[in-house]
Amino acid sequence: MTFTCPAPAKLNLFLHITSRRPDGYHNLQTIFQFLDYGDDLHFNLRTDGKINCELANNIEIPVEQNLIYKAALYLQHYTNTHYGVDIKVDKRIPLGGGLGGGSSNAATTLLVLNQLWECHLDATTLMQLGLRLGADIPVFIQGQAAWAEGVGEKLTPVTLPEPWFLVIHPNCHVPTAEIFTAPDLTRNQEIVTIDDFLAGRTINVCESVVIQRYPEVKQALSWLNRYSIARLTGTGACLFACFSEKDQAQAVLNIVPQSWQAFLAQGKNISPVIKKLATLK
Ligand SMILES: C[C@@](CO)(OP(=O)(O)O)[C@H](O)COP(=O)(O)OP(=O)(O)OC[C@H]1O[C@@H](n2ccc(N)nc2=O)[C@H](O)[C@@H]1O
Ligand SMILES: Nc1ncnc2c1ncn2[C@@H]1O[C@H](COP(=O)(O)OP(=O)(O)O)[C@@H](O)[C@H]1O
Repeated sequence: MTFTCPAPAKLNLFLHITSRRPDGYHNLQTIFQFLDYGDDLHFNLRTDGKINCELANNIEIPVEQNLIYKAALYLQHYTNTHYGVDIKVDKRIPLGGGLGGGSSNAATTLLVLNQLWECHLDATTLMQLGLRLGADIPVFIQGQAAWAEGVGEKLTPVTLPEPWFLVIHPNCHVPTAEIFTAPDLTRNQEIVTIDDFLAGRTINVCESVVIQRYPEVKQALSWLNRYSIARLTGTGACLFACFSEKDQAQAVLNIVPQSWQAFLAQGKNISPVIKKLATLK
């Protein structure tokens, strides 16, 4: 029997960097909110221990680099299970877009296999395992919009408005590591509070570095800024603008230049994975 589970995209509603750690990683402050837009993962249990992962839509990621495969293998070794799995993925989230697609895929894989393989690991343990594979994975496992600190693993759930977002993907790929190692990146921002966010005193600190290096992002940002305040998510390349009414967002979507991909999605405080997992119990 096939079990299908979503893997939603996320936005970083702001992103500040407060320091650099000795291991090269950066301490951040950010807010994660999910989108009702994402990938679908189809799971079929195997009893012979094999793990297979197939990405649809002509997307090629070498299997040993695929975060879905890495997450499944990691859980298999951690729990010593004899089970295996076939996973097929309908990919919609653009790769390297700052929408956390790879991290979300890994989180969904850990959550679903924890149940399918009867591992009985609690959420905290899954979040710790996930963090070893990527800084963005814990929030997708927790499944609640969150104020995040540390490298993104110190999470405080928040309840936010759930507006409509127009997301634009300028046709370029921004590697996260490139931006975090950029000499011109500001790494010593003051610590802020949620009041600063609510008062509009927060930014995405990576934005200036990304637009200097990627003219396509700069062009899309200035285009989108004509209609609403536009911002980069994560280290890009995707940009988003917020609208309280779906119709307003749709009107702007209708005129997005054809050279860019774009979609409309609603912000969500609870990941759709939580609801779906409850049906597996
Ligand atoms: C910047 C953020 C914001 O949500 O999102 P994306 O733009 O990737 O979506 C994340 O912190 C990214 O998380 P994730 O994509 O899981 O990062 P990882 O795979 O752990 O790390 C990729 C690379 O980014 C750098 N890195 C990442 C996170 C962090 N707090 N400090 C860093 O310096 C490291 O150089 C690392 O080699
Ligand atoms: N299942 C996966 N889905 C997407 N990207 C993946 C996956 N597994 C590994 N990756 C790698 O992770 C990188 C970052 O992808 P993604 O998480 O979608 O973007 P971002 O970190 O910018 O939000 C991709 O460029 C890709 O090489």
